[in-house]
Amino acid sequence: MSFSAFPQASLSHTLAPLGWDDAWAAEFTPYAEQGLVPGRVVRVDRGQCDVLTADGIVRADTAFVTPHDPLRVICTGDWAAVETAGNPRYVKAYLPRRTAFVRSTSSQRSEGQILAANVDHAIIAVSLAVELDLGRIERFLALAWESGAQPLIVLTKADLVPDPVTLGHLVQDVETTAPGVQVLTVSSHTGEGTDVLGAIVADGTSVLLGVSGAGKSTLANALLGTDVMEVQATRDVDGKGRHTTTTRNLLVLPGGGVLIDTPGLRGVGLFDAEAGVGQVFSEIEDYAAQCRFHDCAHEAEPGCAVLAALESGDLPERRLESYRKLLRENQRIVAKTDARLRSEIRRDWRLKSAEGRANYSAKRGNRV
Ligand SMILES: Nc1nc2c(ncn2[C@@H]2O[C@H](COP(=O)(O)OP(=O)(O)OP(=O)(O)O)[C@@H](O)[C@H]2O)c(=O)[nH]1
Ligand SMILES: [Zn+2]
Repeated sequence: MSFSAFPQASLSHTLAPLGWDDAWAAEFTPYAEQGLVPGRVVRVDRGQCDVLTADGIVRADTAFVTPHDPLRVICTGDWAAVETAGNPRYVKAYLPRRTAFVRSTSSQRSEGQILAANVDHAIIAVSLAVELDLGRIERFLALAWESGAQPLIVLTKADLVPDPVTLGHLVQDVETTAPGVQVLTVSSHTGEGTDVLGAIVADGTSVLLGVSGAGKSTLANALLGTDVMEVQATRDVDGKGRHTTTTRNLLVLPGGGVLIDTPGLRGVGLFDAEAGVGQVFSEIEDYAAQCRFHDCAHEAEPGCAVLAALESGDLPERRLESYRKLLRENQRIVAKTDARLRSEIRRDWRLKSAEGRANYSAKRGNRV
């Protein structure tokens, strides 16, 4: 199928519910000129991905968009340029990401793993059925801020906390842990708060984050309502029958907006998220700006505004400890990553110099 089958106007019309806008269209122009078709990546698995195009789901090979650097591997939420002629179909490129949600895979290997791209709202689901783990919320928040998306905390299963005073305290605890972040309480069972959340997610792309059991799937179903528009239900253009998949990743919501569902994340390791950590603890950074010494370590320095806030009780000790812990963790990851990058650069350099030598010999008519 050639690209000319999609006039620009109708293309925009069909892709708009997926988040397509004039800026994406402008960036796509060179690909359109090559006859490539735009679509949003719904899921990626084992060398292939599902791309939702104006003409439905296209299964395409990801060989061209799976580089060595794991952060540049195509992922859910990317806008792909698909070559639809030929078998297999290929994703030839994807558009530069506006935001990217990255975590480190494990503390041993310190590789970044990209979870979702082009996300506007990072919704952190936290269950009210278990004791609040503020440290974990801070960790999720750091990743969310670092991604470039706007974080939002959703306290789920509010029906399990019937006492409004208790609920108020819990919300307050979370609010002081999350400066600049909206905190919502919802119950998928009673429907409380889901309309407010629905209005937020109706605009742009949202990703649902949280540990297993936080209530993400239930919440996703509540947002989907009865009018389920699962991407799997989209017309099959391959003509090979609809492939069954166990996970759904990117959903178009009936009330507008796109929702990316992630599996329960047991551990979210930070990955080069210093700015994100700073945003989570913005009040500490504000105090630090008032310390007498600009390189104050807030340990025992005279004129330290952070220690003064600790002393006065304005800054909870838990908060400062958590801040330090996350910064330390981040520094460890960054140090390891730099070492890895450095060795990669060295390897590239060796390859290039070998190539250079080969070219030089070839020019001189020598055998390599
Ligand atoms: N009381 C109450 N229970 C809820 C609510 N939402 C979810 N649950 C229950 O919480 C449990 C976990 O919910 P899920 O939606 O599966 O949690 P999840 O975050 O998707 O978990 P993973 O799929 O493992 O990541 C289920 O037993 C739900 O029935 C709620 O609003 N109120
Ligand atoms: Zn200080």
